[in-house]
Parts: sequence; structure tokens; C-alpha cells
Amino acid sequence: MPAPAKFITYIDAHKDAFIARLGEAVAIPSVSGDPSHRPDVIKMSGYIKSLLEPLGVKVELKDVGMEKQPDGSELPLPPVVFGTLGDDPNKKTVLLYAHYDVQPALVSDGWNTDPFKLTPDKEGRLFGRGSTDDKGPLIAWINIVEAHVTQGIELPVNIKFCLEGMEESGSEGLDDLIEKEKDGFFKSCDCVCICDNYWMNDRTPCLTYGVRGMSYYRIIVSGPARDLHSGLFGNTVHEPMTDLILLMSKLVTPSGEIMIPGLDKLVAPLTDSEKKRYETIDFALTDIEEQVGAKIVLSDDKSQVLMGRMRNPSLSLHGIEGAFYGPGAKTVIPAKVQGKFSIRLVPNMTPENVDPLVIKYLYDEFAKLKSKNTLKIENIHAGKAWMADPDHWNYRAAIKATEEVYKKTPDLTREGGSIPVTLTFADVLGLNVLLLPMGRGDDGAHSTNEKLDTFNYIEGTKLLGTYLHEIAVTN
Ligand SMILES: C[C@H](N)C(=O)N[C@@H](Cc1c[nH]cn1)C(=O)O
Ligand SMILES: [Zn+2]
Ligand SMILES: [Zn+2]
Repeated sequence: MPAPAKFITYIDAHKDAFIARLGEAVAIPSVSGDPSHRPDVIKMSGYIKSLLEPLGVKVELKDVGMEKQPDGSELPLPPVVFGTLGDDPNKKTVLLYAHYDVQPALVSDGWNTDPFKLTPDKEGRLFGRGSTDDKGPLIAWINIVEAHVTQGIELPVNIKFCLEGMEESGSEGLDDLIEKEKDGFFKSCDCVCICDNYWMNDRTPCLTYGVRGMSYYRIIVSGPARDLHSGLFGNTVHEPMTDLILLMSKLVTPSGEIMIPGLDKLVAPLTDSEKKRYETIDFALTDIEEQVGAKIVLSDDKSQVLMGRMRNPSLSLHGIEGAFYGPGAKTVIPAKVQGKFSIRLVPNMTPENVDPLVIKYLYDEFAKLKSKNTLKIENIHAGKAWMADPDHWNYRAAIKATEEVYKKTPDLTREGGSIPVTLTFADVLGLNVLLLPMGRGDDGAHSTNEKLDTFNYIEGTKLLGTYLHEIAVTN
């Protein structure tokens, strides 16, 4: 059943108000990975509550405890926002998940505008941290509820909201809460919809039936009791940074191959029918080139590139904490450095079968250095890969909604990024999970100048609303 015309008209008529609302959300720098921003993450949960309650949504802010910091101190975790609207036993109940935390962003990283001030350009692109990941989609769900409630349009389903503030930092606390509430808050849910990923390009909508998992590591090399003068102690002591750089150079080749023995044997084998699926996705190498702003794609083969993102693991080096990085030429030997890297996990890899291989390999490589420094390896957070059945009515409803709004049949894709809770919803609640993205492949999530096109925000809002009307009638 298409969404009522009144709903579509309301969305179009309120475009400016919806952009202003997204601006309010972006202005709260809810960076979950930065302890100094924890009050902002918590403030964001209050902002969401203040939008939902006047619309008749019953809101609970669920406390999920404390987060241990590397120095042993503790920080309060931001609450998980539970919302309930409707309890009609004759309607399906849809669980809507989104996250209200964002990645860090500084103007000095290379932003052209203040990342926490939503800034439109003349092409209608809305620049700001979280615009596409994931505040745009989260605010869109609220806009949809507002359109129904204020226009007297009956909601075709009961809605449960589960909105978290730690997704960008390993979703700490959420799995336990879902386990605890599976026969409580989540009991009546029939399916899940998550709007937190992206199209493959700037033209073709997609539905996503898989995400990669992730294991994020910190390798800590320490030696001297304090930072040293390189003129006095260079070629005199074992230098932690030298050891760390050597270790990090042993993880992945420049062509993307993971160098840790045994990891490749864990990956689920490729079948012929799966291989064919990559050939039909609307995608060109130029899409990646445009998204990254350079001609640096690893392969000339479209299917290889898609498999590299969707069904194979990857290892990325992210940074070194404790290293000298400022301007000038400080002649320091850093006393303790921490290298950060992560591995994107695919079926049948798990943090449990990957961790021992990573740890053994790094200790073996460290032993070869014959260094007197100390090595410590930690898995900071981990989540498994997930795949759903795209033949389910949840997906059929989303295909119909996409065809109604965009007049195109969506591609079926797997996401290269990770959304740890997808697997928990599927396994613990036993529900089909659909990823229904709003933004485009060139939105720059996690990057500088993240944006959401006004077109995608508004048409995406219509899509999500239409999807609710379609699931009500799809079996
Ligand atoms: C796909 C989703 N929008 C996303 O960006 N997820 C993050 C999750 C994460 C895990 N550790 C840190 N962030 C991602 O895939 O990086
Ligand atoms: Zn996200
Ligand atoms: Zn993200």
C-alpha cells in the first residue's frame, strides 16, 4: 500500500523545517570516542527524547552502566533511547534502530566548514558531522512520526525505537540490554529496519542484507620511563616507535593482502551463484574513484573490487597514539606508542577465531626484532559479520517502497562497514533485519566534509515512511 498522498505532501512542505531540525542535531557534538564529549552524547539522548515525547512516543532512557577507560577510570555510557508508539495487536511491530553518536571531526582535519554547523551548499548538499551517519536517518524517522501524528494519518504499524549512543565505539552495553529485554521491550517486534549505510554510488538505491564485522586492536610498545632526546639516546636504546613501525608494516601489503597466516583459511568459500550477484550490481570503478577523489582503486575488475568490500576481510592501519605529529621538528624518542588497526571480519571469521592468530603472529614478529622493549596487544572492541535472508517479506516491502519513491528497483548489496547490533537483533531476537540506506556512496561518512544531499534526506524520508505502509500489507 503506497503511503497516503497527505504524507508525501507533508514531507515536501516541511523540507526547510526538517533541514533546520537536522541542523539542531548536528550542532550537538556527540562524539562517543572522545571522553571530553561524553556530556554531549548524553545531551543528544535528551534532545531526541524532547522530540519524541510531544508526538506521543513513550520514551525510556535506559542506563547501560559505565565504560572503563584505558587509565582505569570510568565514564557513564550514554543511555539507549527506547521509544514505543502504538500497541495494536492487529498491526505488525517494527523495530527501528539508529545511532545518535558520531565520529570525531576537527576543522584542522581538512573540513571546509565547521563540522558541527550544518551547512548547505548551492547544490543542496548538507555538510556536517553525522548528517548521513546517522543523524539524518534518525531525524527522518522522527519527521515521519510527526507527519502521521500531526496530519491524523493512522500509522500502519506499531513502532519500537532503539537508538544508541555508542555505535561508533563498539556499541558497549547494547548487547546486554537486548538480551535482558528480549522478552520485555522487544517481545512484540516482528522485524527490524536499520537506516545506517549508503548506496554504492550516487544514482541507484539499494537494500543491504549483510555487514562485515570488526576486530579493533591496539598494539602498545613501551620502553624508556620517559620521552628521550634523540641526540643523547639515539643508537643507544631500543626505540619503541621503530619496533612499532616494523610490526605495523607486517600486517598488510600495499595491495591489501592481509599478511597474518591462517586468516584467509577462515573466509567462507565463494560460490558461482554468489559471484554472479556482484556482476549485476550497478557499480563502476569510477564510482569509487569519485568517492575517494583519486584513481587509486586496487583492481580493474569490478567484481573483485565489490568482493573486496563486501565479502572479503580487510585490514586497515588507523593511527599511532603517543607519536610526535605536530608542526616543527621535535627531536624526541617517544617512550610509549600505541598502533591502532582493525580487521573487517566476514563470514566465517569471528573475533574468537581471529584474535589468537593476530596475537601469536605479532608476538612472533616482535621476537624476531630482538628488542628489549615491551609489547602488549589488546582487542579494543569486536563484532561479528551478519547476513540476512533477502527473500523475506521485510525486504519485499522495502523493494516495493523503493520502486514507489525512486521509480527504480534497488540493488541488493552487502555493506563493507560494521553495525555490531545487526547480528544481535537477528540472533537474540530471532528477527529478520533489513538495512535500508538513505545516503549516497560519496557522502564521506567518517571522513572530512561528510554530507547528506537534501534530495536523499527528503526522498529517503518518503522511502522510510512508505516502507512502513508496505510492511503493513506484505506477507
Ligand atoms: C556502517 C556504519 N554507519 C558505521 O559507520 N559503522 C562503524 C562502526 C564502528 C565500529 N568501530 C568503530 N566504528 C564502522 O563501520 O566503522
Ligand atoms: Zn553509522
Ligand atoms: Zn559510522
